[in-house]
This record gives sequence, C-alpha cells and structure tokens, in this order.
Amino acid sequence: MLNVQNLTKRIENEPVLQNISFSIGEGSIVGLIGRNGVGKTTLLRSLVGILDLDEGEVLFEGKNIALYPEVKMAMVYVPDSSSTFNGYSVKELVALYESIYSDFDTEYFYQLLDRFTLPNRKVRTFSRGMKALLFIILAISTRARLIILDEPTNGLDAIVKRQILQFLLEEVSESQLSLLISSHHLDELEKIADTIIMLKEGKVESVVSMDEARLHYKKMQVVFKEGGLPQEFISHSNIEVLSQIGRVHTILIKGNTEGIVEQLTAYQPLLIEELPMSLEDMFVSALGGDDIV
Ligand SMILES: Nc1ncnc2c1ncn2[C@@H]1O[C@H](COP(=O)(O)OP(=O)(O)OP(=O)(O)O)[C@@H](O)[C@H]1O
Repeated sequence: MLNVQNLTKRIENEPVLQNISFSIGEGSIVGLIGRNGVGKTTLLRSLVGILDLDEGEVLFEGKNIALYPEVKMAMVYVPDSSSTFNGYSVKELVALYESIYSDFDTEYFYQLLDRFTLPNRKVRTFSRGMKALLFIILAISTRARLIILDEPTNGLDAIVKRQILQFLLEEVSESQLSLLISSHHLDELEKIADTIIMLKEGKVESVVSMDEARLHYKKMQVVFKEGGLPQEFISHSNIEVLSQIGRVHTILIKGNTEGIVEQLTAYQPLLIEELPMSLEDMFVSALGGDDIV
C-alpha cells in the first residue's frame, strides 16, 4: 500500500533522515520507534507531504504522492498536539474535514462522538484526552486507508489509552485500514503492532515483524551453583545479560535459542526458566544498550 523509497530529508542543511526505505501493507499496524530527536515526526510529516523530500519517493499504491497529490486523501496524519485547532468548535472542525476529505463520513463521526461521550462544543474546552480521542475519531471518519499517528497516547490516562487502542484495533479488524504509529510506549505498541520500524541516527536500523522477533529471541532467568554465568556465555555474541541480582542472571538469547538453552542446561543450572519477553528487551538488545527511548 505505502512504499517509501530512499527518503532523505535535510533541515537547515543537516541530514535528519537518510535513505529511509520501508513499506506498509494493507491491514497492518506498524510501530515507529527511536530515541528523542531521531526524526520520527519529520518522517511522518514527510510521508504525508507536509514537508518536501530532498531525495527519494513516497508511493501510495504505486503513485508518487508528489506527482499525484490526490492520493494524499487516502492518508491522514494525526499530530501529537492539535492546539492549532483550539479556536474551532466540533461543528467547524467537521466542516473543515468535510471540505478537505471528500469521503468524510459525517454520520459515522457523530456516532463515534456519541459513543465516546465527547461534547459538541469548542475544542479549547476539551481535556488532552478528549482532544486526542476527537482527532482520532476525525481521522477515522475521513475513511482514509492509512492513518498516521504521532504519539497518540502521550499524556493520556490508562483508561483513555485503552479506549483509543481498542478502538483503533476494532477499526483495523473491520476494514483494511492500516496504521503507522510513532510511540515511545513500547508496551502499548507491542500489544497492537505487527511490525516495528526502528530508527537510529536518522536511518532505518531495523524493520522487524513481531512474530519473527518472538521466534528469534528468548528471555531466560538462570542461576548457577558456582554463582557466575559460565565464561562461554558471558562472551557469547548471541547472549545479552539484561540484569544480575546476586546469582540470578536475566539473559536475552538471540538466534538459535533452542541450541543455546541446551548448552545452558548442560551446565546443570539450579534454575533455568523462560520469562515473558517485551519489545523493550528486544530492542534495547538490538541497539546494544539503553539506546531506545
Ligand atoms: N523546524 C526545525 N528546525 C530545526 N531543526 C528541526 C526542526 N524540526 C526538527 N528538527 C530537528 O530534526 C531532528 C528530528 O526531529 P523530530 O521532531 O523529527 O524527532 P522525533 O524523533 O520525532 O523526536 P521526539 O521523539 O522527541 O518527538 C531533531 O534533531 C530536531 O531538532
């Protein structure tokens, strides 16, 4: 559906994004992660044409968005703070969206407004959570095929977060809608994303499907009689020691996980137990340090 090819973006002559390539398929939920300032927002804004590219192309269903601006109607961007619309009422926002998006579904919008018990009044009077929900509802009502969300759950309480994520999941499962979500909340992304794109130093560090990642990583807790982790595992390139408390080592195994577990077991540890693994574990390990959020 969306193909990004060798996208490069410079700001004030500094390369912020370099040679970014990835694609997003129909009905998929893609998480975009990386450290503060790595260029996530710049990338999202470049994808929808708010920023011009210096090099590369963004193709939506094979059509370059710079040459066919009408395909942008099928993509909607939800920025992380929508304070610019504070002066609008809900009704005025609806009129604005109707004028921009020819397929805007006004009836569905008001149904959703009702469902989430949002008031029909000036946006200025909305709390942060209400505003976040409102702009997601507006985006969904455009009937766009790709929704690009920048930090959609930033600063929201646990209940609103859950409401938003649940709602987005419902929408994806009911249609062939795709989502690209930038977030520092890896725990949330892990619950909904099927693919994760990680940016590092302005480049794509990795594009990993969550299923694949789960197959290739294992988190284990091990305790050995002699106390320490045997030397061959300390220097093993496929083992990362995540923590050590006394004799208890928590390790992350990459690659041939079964083979390494067998080798560990051969040392007859006092305890060897698999732990649930998080997206954060995987990517902290992939970056070789606490380099992720
Ligand atoms: N208008 C601008 N003028 C100058 N530099 C900018 C501008 N916009 C972005 N940058 C720079 O581009 C880089 C990427 O910024 P961007 O906001 O895309 O990062 P981000 O990954 O979204 O960060 P965060 O996670 O903190 O939201 C940063 O170094 C930032 O300082």
